[in-house]
Amino acid sequence: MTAGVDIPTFARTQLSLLAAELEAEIAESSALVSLHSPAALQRAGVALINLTVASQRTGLGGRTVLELAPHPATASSAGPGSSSSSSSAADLPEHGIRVGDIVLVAEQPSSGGVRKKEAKAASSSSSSERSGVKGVVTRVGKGAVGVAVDDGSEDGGGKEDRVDALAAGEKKVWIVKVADDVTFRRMNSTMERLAKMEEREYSAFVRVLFGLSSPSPVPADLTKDEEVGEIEWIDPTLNDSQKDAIRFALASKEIGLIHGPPGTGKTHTLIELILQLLKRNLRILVCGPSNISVDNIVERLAPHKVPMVRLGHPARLLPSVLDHSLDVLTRTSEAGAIVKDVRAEMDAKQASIRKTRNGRERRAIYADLKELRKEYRERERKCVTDLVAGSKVVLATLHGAGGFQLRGEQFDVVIIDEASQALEAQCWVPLLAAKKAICAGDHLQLPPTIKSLNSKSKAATTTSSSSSRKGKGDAGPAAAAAAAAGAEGVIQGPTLETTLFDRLLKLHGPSIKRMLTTQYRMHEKIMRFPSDELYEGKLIAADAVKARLLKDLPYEVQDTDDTREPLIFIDTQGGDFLEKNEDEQDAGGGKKLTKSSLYGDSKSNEMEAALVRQHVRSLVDAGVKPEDIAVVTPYNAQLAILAPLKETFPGIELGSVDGFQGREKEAVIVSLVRSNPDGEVGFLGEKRRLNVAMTRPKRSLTVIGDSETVKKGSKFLKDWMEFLEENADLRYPDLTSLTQEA
Ligand SMILES: Nc1ncnc2c1ncn2[C@@H]1O[C@H](COP(=O)(O)OP(=O)(O)OP(=O)(O)O)[C@@H](O)[C@H]1O
Repeated sequence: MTAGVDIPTFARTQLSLLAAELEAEIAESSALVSLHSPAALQRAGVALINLTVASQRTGLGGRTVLELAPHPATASSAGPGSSSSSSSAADLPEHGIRVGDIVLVAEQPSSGGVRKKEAKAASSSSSSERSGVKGVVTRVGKGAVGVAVDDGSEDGGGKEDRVDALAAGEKKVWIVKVADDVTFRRMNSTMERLAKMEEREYSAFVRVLFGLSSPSPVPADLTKDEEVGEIEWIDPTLNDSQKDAIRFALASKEIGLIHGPPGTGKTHTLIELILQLLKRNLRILVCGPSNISVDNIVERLAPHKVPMVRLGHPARLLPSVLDHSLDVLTRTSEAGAIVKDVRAEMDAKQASIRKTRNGRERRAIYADLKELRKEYRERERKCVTDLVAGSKVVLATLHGAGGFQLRGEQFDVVIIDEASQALEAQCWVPLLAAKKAICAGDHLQLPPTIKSLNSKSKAATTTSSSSSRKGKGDAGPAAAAAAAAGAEGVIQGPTLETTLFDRLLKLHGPSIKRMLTTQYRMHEKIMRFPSDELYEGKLIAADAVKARLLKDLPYEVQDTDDTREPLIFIDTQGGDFLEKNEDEQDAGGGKKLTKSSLYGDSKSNEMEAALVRQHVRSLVDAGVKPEDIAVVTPYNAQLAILAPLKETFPGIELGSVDGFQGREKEAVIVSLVRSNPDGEVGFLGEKRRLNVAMTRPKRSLTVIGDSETVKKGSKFLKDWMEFLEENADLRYPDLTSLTQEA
């Protein structure tokens, strides 16, 4: 098909795009930190202030864990009752720090605000710019948080001195969330390796992935193929498209894509594929872009008693998969016992530091500790290498595959789940260890978040530098540019938004993919439009789901106009429900710290919000449980207006479209927000975003929007509006009842 790609050029382009991306990320978080006082940052949920290092110990993986508790000087002024009632340590204030967050622990800046330099340091990667230490939050208690300090192997070292400096003399410290730059470092070193590779080093696999050779042909009818034809299925209930995809994945020699539209059982298929590969005695590395995507697979493999190891920081794994984590296996294995002895000795030494005030003695203890840490690391490394070398299935996040644990390891097959949501450079971290790859994903749903833009797409858009997509944020100019760029919303030319999945499809054409076609989520009527418009009309609703309605839920739900209809369109056309531009300035002229202030301007629509409330109430009155209802909208400002719904109906979920990717609910209400005389639709124009929005529900989809405005946005939007007018239960809002609701 398309001509091959020059690998060094590709890698160098990626390196410059990644550098711009990291810069954008750092600029965003340092702007946040420098604009606001530590107290404001705490209120915004990104920092925790007035702490002190209460103790330190050796945690999982030999990492130093700092226990941070309220600083005594501030704890006593927490208010009446809190200090006098008990002699135990004070409670932490309300805060937004969670287990798994990556944070900087540093001396707290003076109250006036964070100086530029400190802001940069807080958000920067390089150790030379930082005074504190970076780590992962391992525990969040009422009166203390635990932070496991990075082992220092990835930054310049000197970490122990910095920890000791923080712990000395009851300093006032704070923790603040920072950008995860490990991912960038791993992507960079991977791209540097690719750039330096000489042509004779290219494996057949690498050649195919860059189009320097064609993929080995796969026989058309694999059911008759000698090698893969006769498969003993471990799960006999797999549907034909799933079986076909697995046969294809087994038969392909270099690369196979499994295209899984919403609800088609992509993970279900990957589990069977992994089991089949194991039967063939192959060694497999399984990766995904997020910890949760990987844990999901570990959880579903576990009942099959698969011998596997999951790499990754234990604080960031689901508790249910910890037994398979490398850290826990290291402790429980035989070799782990010796490691444990050293650890006990380290803890004893650490405790003794606090008891002595004599400088010389303390220095001697530090020296001993240093030696012990070294020994610990050496022993642990050996233990880890043995464990990994002995594992047939290794699982890690994409960037986790770049850790020391996998250095020099080779795998017969690398499987990447959610490949269409990962940056290509990220995929190459595990791919350099592969002979063959199977990637699963759906390039017709949203690609990964990009904060930077290349110059080409910048020209096509506005000046704001908000992120293109971030679960919690609005989609910004990158997505708008992508939408403007046409064909499936992918920007032409080199951009981080072009995923490996997209690029391979374009390079080798549809013969390298198999699509799963039976979906197990949506009512047939909800599925129709996305299937016809995006999936070549090939989706089939499984019998079990195709006619399910809210009134048939397994608990008592009344049969009403709202519960017997799978598809409802509340059309607000007529110009009475105009959108509002969110103004972030507060009365005093200062900048209000709201989430959306981080992500550029946003839109809201009061009257649409009132319609949402009315519809939710009607569903709940009919008996639908709030936890079975979700409201999704592309705009943060709209989410903010809707937030009180959570108090009225605890359990209901409100989310951005982007943040809801991968999720499903019995009933979903989509508020489109845009209503203006000019037909401006912003990033509603991105059909992958609309696809995500309309494919979340199982039994009921209610769309609320102004068809007149929305129709002008794109052909896809026009087709959708017309489809809804013809096929949905079409309603026009009753203004009188609505004004009461509002
Ligand atoms: N062959 C099958 N027979 C019956 N149910 C199935 C089959 N395959 C998948 N499912 C069901 O479909 C649902 C979605 O499957 P799964 O969780 O594997 O998909 P996913 O990869 O997480 O999501 P998606 O398909 O949306 O990407 C699950 O409830 C699963 O049990």
